[in-house]
Amino acid sequence: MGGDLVDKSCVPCRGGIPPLSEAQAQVLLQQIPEWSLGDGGRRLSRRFDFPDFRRAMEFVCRVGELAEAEGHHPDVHFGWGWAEIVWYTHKIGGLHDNDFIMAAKTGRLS
Ligand SMILES: C[C@H](O)[C@H](O)[C@H]1CNC2=NC(N)=NC(=O)C2=N1
Repeated sequence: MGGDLVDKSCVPCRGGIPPLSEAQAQVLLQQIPEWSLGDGGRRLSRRFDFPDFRRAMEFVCRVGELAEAEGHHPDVHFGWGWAEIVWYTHKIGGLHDNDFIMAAKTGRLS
């Protein structure tokens, strides 16, 4: 996938294709090095820190609005001063280019 991830948009993924291999995911990860692969290359996650609960909550709301706009949705965990965003594509049980696009866009919202 060439070009900047943040300039791309999600393409509809209706399943029926294999997820990215861990090796393919490692290559894409070089474009968003703040993120980590988990679950054998099937999840993309990052923890964000904030000075208080409200700032974390407002970040989560911005991520939620981005998700609705792009039609691709993360798992979100958050508490006082922190939020963890986890991207994967449910329909294929692993990672798709969409998850890397969304991770790059998420990073610009913090
Ligand atoms: C039709 C629409 O693309 C799907 O229902 C979407 C919605 N958001 C989604 N988000 C994520 N993370 N994975 C999916 O498979 C998914 N499916």
